[in-house]
Amino acid sequence: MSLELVAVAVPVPLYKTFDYLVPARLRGRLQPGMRVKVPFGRRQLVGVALEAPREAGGDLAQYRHVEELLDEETLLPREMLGLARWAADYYRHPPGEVIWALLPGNLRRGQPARLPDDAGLRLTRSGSAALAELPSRKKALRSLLQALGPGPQPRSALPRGPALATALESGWVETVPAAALPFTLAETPPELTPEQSAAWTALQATGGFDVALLQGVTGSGKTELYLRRVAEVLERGGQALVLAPEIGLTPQLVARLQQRFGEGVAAFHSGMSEGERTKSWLRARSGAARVVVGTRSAVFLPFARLELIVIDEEHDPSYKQQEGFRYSARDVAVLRAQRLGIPLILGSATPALETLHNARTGRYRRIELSARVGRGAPPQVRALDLRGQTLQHGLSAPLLDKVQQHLDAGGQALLFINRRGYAPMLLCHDCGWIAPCAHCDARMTLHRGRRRLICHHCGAQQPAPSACASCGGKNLQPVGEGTERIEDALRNRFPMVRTERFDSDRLAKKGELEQLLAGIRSGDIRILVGTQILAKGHDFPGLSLVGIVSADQALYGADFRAVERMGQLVTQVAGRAGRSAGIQGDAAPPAEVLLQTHEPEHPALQQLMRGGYPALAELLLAEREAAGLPPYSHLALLRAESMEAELPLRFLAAARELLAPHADGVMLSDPVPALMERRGGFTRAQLLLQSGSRAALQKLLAACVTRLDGLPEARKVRWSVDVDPADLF
Ligand SMILES: Nc1ncnc2c1ncn2[C@@H]1O[C@H](COP(=O)(O)OP(=O)(O)OP(=O)(O)O)[C@@H](O)[C@H]1O
Ligand SMILES: [Zn+2]
Repeated sequence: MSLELVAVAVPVPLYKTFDYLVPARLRGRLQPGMRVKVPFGRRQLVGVALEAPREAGGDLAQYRHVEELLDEETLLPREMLGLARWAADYYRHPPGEVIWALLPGNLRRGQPARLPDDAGLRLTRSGSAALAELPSRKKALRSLLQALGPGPQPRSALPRGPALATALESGWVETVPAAALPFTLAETPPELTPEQSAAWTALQATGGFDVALLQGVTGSGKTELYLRRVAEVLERGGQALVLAPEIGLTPQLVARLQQRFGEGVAAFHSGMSEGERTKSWLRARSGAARVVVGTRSAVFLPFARLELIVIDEEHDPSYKQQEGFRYSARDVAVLRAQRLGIPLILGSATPALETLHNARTGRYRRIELSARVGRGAPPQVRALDLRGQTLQHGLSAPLLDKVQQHLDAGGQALLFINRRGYAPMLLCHDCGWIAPCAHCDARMTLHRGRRRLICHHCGAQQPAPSACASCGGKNLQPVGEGTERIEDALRNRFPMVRTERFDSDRLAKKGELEQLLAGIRSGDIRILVGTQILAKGHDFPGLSLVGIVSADQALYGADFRAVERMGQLVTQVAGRAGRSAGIQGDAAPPAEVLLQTHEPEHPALQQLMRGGYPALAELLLAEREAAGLPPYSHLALLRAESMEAELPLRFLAAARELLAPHADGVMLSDPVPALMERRGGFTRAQLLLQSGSRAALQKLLAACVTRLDGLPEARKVRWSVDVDPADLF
C-alpha cells in the first residue's frame, strides 16, 4: 500500500506549511480542516490539515507521522481554509499563524470540539402517542408535550425542569437544529420612513455578491435597515454576521437583535471569557447561532451558512489589526462576501475615503440616507474662535456659558477630548524641563487621580514627582488637557450636577460602561466628558450640547489620515446630539455643536462646517489624488525595530537592495527613522512601498518577503510588513 502525505499548518512564524505522513489507522478519516497533533522539532503542536491527504512515493524517510487526529468532523470548512490562504498571501503573514488566529484558545490547545445544534425541540410520533395516555397528575410533562404539539419550538420558549430530561430519554421529544425552527419576529418592526423605504428597495435590488455602502447621517435609521436585511436571511435559514468596531458597542446591537429575533443571537469579542468565545465559535460553526455580533476577529468565524455581512461604522480604524497578523476586517469581509457570493453592507455616516472612492468608481453601490428619523439633519458644527480668549483648563468662557444654558434648559452636555489623563505633559516652570519617557521619544502624561506619570506609548509608569528632576525646583505645572482635567474643571464649575468621565481608564471594569450609559439615559448624569468611546454609535436622547475641546492637533497631525480621522470623529461625536428631536416630543433644547479652535479659517475645518463630512471628504480626496496617496495608490510598510540603534536602518537598506530589482511599478522610499524613533526601548525605522497597482505591489511582496529573514542584517531586528497600513507611524 502506498503512503499518504498531508499538508499541515502549524503555529510557527514561518512562511510555509509542513508535510506529514498519515498513519494507516487514520487513512480515510483525515480530512481538510481537521486538527491534528504533530511532532515539530522536539515539541508537539496542534496543527490543521489544509488539504486532503495525497499519495506519495519515493523516499519518504525525511517525513514524520501525524500523531493524533483531534476532530471527527471538519472543524474549519473549506471556505475558511481558502479564506485563510488568501489572507496569508495578501497580508504576507505565516499561514500557520493565520490559521491559528481563526481558532479560539480552547481549540488551539486541542480540546475537543462539540458542534451542538440542538437549539430547538420537536415532538416525536411516540411523544404524541404518549401525550394521549399520560395521566393528568404528570403536569409538567404534559404541558411540555402540549407546548410542542403545534410544531418545533426553541428550547428557551419551553418550561425548564426534569420533565424535559424524561421526555428526551423516553424518545418523546427530539432536538432540531436552529435552521429548522419556524422564523418569527419577536417584535413588530416600525414602519419605514419614505427615505428608508427607498433605501430598502435599493438594498434589495440585487442578489449574489454585492457591496452596498449605506451612507446615512447619524440617527438616520441605518440599524433598522440592517435588521430587515438580517430578517430576510434568517427566514431562509441562513446566518448573518454583524460587525461593530468596539466591544462597547456590541451589547446594544445584541440587545436590538434579540429584541427583534429572540433566540439565536451570539456575541464574539475579546471582552468575553475564552469559554464563552469558544461557545459562540462552535455555535456559528454548527448553525445554532443565527446571527453573530462581533468585533474585528469575528470576520473569521466559521459559519455554516453565512448569507449576509453587515459592517457598522465601516470607517473605524479598529477594523484594522495593528500587530501580528495585520488584517483589515473590512477588506477581508469584502473578499469573503465575494467568495461566498453574498451581500455585504458597509454602514457609516462618515465612510472611509477608500470606501467613498470605491463607490465613486462603481465598485460599491452607494445608498444614502440624508435625514434623521423624526426630522431634520444632525446639528451643524460651529467654530468657537479661541484666539484672544482666556482659557480655564482648556475651556473658553463662551463654551462654559453654553454648558450652563443647556443645563438650565434641561439638556445634557458632552465635552469631547481625545486624550486620557490629566495633562499630556508636566513642565518645570523654573528650568523648562519636561518629564520624558525613558524608553520613548515622548512625554509622560500626568494622571492625577492615580498620582502617576504614564507613557501612553509604552505603558511605562512612575509616581508623579514633587520636584523637577533637573533643577530640583518645586514649580511643576501640568500643561495641556486630558479628560481628567476637563472633568475636574467641570465638576468645580458645575458642582450641583453629576459629571462623569468616559475613557478607557475609567471604564476598565466590566459592566461599568453599561451602568454609566444607563445613567445618561435616565438623565442622572448631566455632563459627559469623554474620548472617542463616546463618539461612536450610542444613542443619547437627552443630549443637546456637544463641545469639542480641541481638534487643532489633528490639523497638523503627521499622518496622512489625520484630518480624515478628525472629520469622522467630529461628525460622529456631533451626531450624538439632538437625537430625540421629533421623536420624543422635543424634551431637550435644540441641539448645538461647538468646536474650539485656534484655526477657524483652516480649509479643512471650513469645509467640514459648511458642507459636513461629505464636503470634507471631497476636499481630502482631491488632495490624496494630487499627492498620489491612498485610495489613489496602494501602500505597504516595512517596519523594523531593534534594541541596537543602528540595526533597523541597516536592515532596511539591505531589504531595499533585495526588493529593488523586483520593484516593477512600485516606488521604494529610502529607509527612514519612524516618526517616533524610539519606543519602548526600541529604535524604529521604516521603508514605504507605494504603487498605483495593487497587483504590482503584491507581486513584489510575494517575490521578496519570505527572503527577508535570510538577510544577515535580519538578526537582532524585529521586522514586519504591513499591507494597506492604517497609519505610517
Ligand atoms: N422607521 C422608523 N420609525 C421609527 N423610529 C425609527 C425608525 N427607524 C429607526 N428608528 C429609531 O430612530 C433612532 C435612530 O436610528 P438608528 O440608531 O438606527 O440610526 P443610525 O443611522 O444607526 O445612527 P448612528 O449612525 O448614529 O448609529 C433609533 O432610536 C431607532 O429606533
Ligand atoms: Zn514610553
